[in-house]
Parts: sequence; structure tokens; C-alpha cells
Amino acid sequence: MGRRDIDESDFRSRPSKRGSRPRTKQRPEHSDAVTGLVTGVDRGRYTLLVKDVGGADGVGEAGGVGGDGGADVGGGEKIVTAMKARELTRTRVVVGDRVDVVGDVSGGEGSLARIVRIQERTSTLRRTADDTDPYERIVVANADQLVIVTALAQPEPRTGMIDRCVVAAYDAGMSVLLCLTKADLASPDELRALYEPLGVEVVVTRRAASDGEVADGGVAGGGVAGGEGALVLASDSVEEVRDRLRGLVSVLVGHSGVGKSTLINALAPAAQRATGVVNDVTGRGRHTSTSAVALPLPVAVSEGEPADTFDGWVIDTPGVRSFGLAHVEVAHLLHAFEDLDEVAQECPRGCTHLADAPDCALDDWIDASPDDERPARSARLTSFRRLLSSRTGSDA
Ligand SMILES: Nc1nc2c(ncn2[C@@H]2O[C@H](COP(=O)(O)OP(=O)(O)OP(=O)(O)O)[C@@H](O)[C@H]2O)c(=O)[nH]1
Ligand SMILES: [Zn+2]
Repeated sequence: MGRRDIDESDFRSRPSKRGSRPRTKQRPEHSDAVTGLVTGVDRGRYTLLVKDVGGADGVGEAGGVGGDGGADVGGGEKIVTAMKARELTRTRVVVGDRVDVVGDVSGGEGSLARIVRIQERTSTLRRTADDTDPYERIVVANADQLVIVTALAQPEPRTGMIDRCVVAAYDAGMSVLLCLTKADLASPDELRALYEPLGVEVVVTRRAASDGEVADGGVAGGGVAGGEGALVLASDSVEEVRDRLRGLVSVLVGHSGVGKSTLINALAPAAQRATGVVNDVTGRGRHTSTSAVALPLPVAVSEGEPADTFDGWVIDTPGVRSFGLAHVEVAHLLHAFEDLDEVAQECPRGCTHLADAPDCALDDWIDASPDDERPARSARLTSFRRLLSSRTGSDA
């Protein structure tokens, strides 16, 4: 089992010598726990969304994150602030985690609940260790999809960076949506050609050509994005993004200036009201905090006002610029590409599958290709090999 398969939750779910002793003292105390979804983390305080029902029954589905991926923060949910119970001091709780909480879960002013358990994670996205932080950390738990926000110009797209994100997502067990912004400035064709062969879904946004294009009253950057004169995105392009996010837990990553805040504010103009998170909502304002924030995704935005029903989560990750890939194993990455994985079974032991690998079966796969499939296969293999090398190369 690779290192990436292990995280804090394993240490609780694994039976151990100590764990097999019945903890009779704690069980009854925690049996009244309710489930919450972590939507924000700030200096030891956790913002949770907890289903607001009379009893504890039915609370297990609060937030709907993970599993079915749905999200409902319409009526029956409340925001609860919590801290970790002492037994979790050394356990990391991140945005997207589903946790069991006890104590004052009223969500009332000044109330503080206690997180006593983290539920098993369906996925864990990690960012790289860097000079200031030697530990590789989990950024977000239970996300379905990584949305790589890349500008087609200003700043120029960097495929090395995109490749690294794709690898990180596939390794985390997430799917990928490549969101190409600023299509009013440059064509998306070239990047499409690089990523569609990998099966990566691509969606394109652009600035509204004129006031006329902003049919529904537009989806400007809300009050938060740019304040006065905030750039207005073409609403059809924003709705196309929304379609790809609906019902899913999506993590948005992107370099400064690519238009991530503009997009998030178009998707969820009033998110800060619904989540109770004010400052970290858009990642604007240059927070020193790099923690992620989960925003409920309105099913639609009309006249600049979001609908009050939600279906999905948008998780913003201010400060997350890169992902550590050193731990990614080739075999594991291959699993994300079923056809290539099957072919590679024929490779010599220890094959790197790179272009210079002797007798790599993936080369035979191209050679043996029917003529009409050859260009598609070649493009796919070339893109795959680019991903493979991004694990070790820099993202220049
Ligand atoms: N031409 C054009 N400009 C855009 C588009 N989307 C955003 N911008 C502009 O690009 C700049 C950066 O947008 P932001 O939304 O602040 O970018 P960001 O990725 O959040 O960057 P940080 O705030 O630094 O994290 C702003 O001046 C936007 O008005 C677009 O579709 N077309
Ligand atoms: Zn090979």
C-alpha cells in the first residue's frame, strides 16, 4: 500500500490492540453526535453545516457531501462553530470532511460544539510540501472533481502546471474539469487538443461582449469580486460551468489572475451569506490563510441573484498553487486510463512507459493501430506521457 493510501482516518478505523478494548465510557457520550460538513477552517475553529432537525435522527445526511455528492443548504441546515475534541488534537480536519459533533450544536451566537470523529474519506487532495511547510498536507476531503482554472491569456497558460494538477486529481481519485477562462482574448483550440485526448472535460468562459450579451441581468462578480466595474462574464459560459458542477463537490484551483474569483462570484454571488463565511469567501484580499472554503452552488443565478436552492459545492483553495507528486506511482496513475492500463500489462517489468522506454507496449499499441484510430491513439499516448513526466519535471 502506498503512502497516499493512508491518512489519519486509517488510524481510527483500523482495529489495533488498544482499539479492540471496548471504550464503554465514550460510546454513550458520543452516541448523540450529529453529523456536520466542514465548510471552513480558521485557527482551530471549524465552520460546520449541520442538518437542522428536531432529533438526531436523519442527521447523517447533513450536507450531502461525498457519496451522492448532493448538497442542500436550503432550509433545514444551520451553521455551527466547533473545535476538535482533545482526542483529535493530532488529527487534521479539513474542508469537505464529514464529522460527528457533540455538545452545543445549536449554532447559536457564541456556541461551540466539539468534533469527536471524522468519517471515512472518499478522496483526499494533497498539496505539496514547500520550504515553509515541510509536511505534505491534505487540502480537501471527499471532493469529486478538480476544476483547473486556466486563463487562455493574461497570464499565458502553462501546460506543465495543468499537467501536474491533472496528475494530482487522478491520483486523488477525482475527475478533472479544465476550465479555460478569458476566451475573449485567445482561442481554446490548442489546449483542447492537448487535454481532450486524455478524457479531460473542457469548458470555456469569456467576458460578455457587451451589455447586450448579459441577458439575465448578468452574472457580474457580485458585491465581493471586484466591486465597482467588476468584469461581467458571458452568462451562457458561466451556466455551462454550472452544469458541470451540479451535484458534485468541486475543488477550484488556479494561479493568481486567471479569473477564479470572477468565476466563483458569478457562480455563487451570495455564497458568503449562505455559509456564514465572510472573509475567506473568494480568496480575495490576500489572506495569509491558505485554507479552503466550501461554498454551496446555487442551482441558478438570475438577475444577479442566486436561487435559494443548492446542488453541489464549490471549494475555493486560496493559496494552493501546486501539488506534490513525488508520491504518485505510475501504476496508480495508469488506473485512470483503462485502455492504456490494459495495454501496459504487456510491458517489461519496471517499464517507465515514457517515450524512451525500451519495448514499451504502448508503442506497439500505436504501431498496431488501425489507420483511422492512429491519430487519436497517438494524441492520447503523447498526452499521457506528458503527464507521466510532469511527476518528476518542474512545471516550467
Ligand atoms: N478579458 C477577460 N478578463 C477576465 C476574465 N475573467 C476575469 N478577468 C480579469 O482577470 C483579472 C483577474 O481576475 P480574478 O478573478 O481576480 O482572478 P483570480 O484568479 O481570482 O486571481 P486572484 O484574485 O489574484 O487570486 C481581473 O482583472 C478580471 O477582471 C475574462 O473572461 N476575460
Ligand atoms: Zn510501458
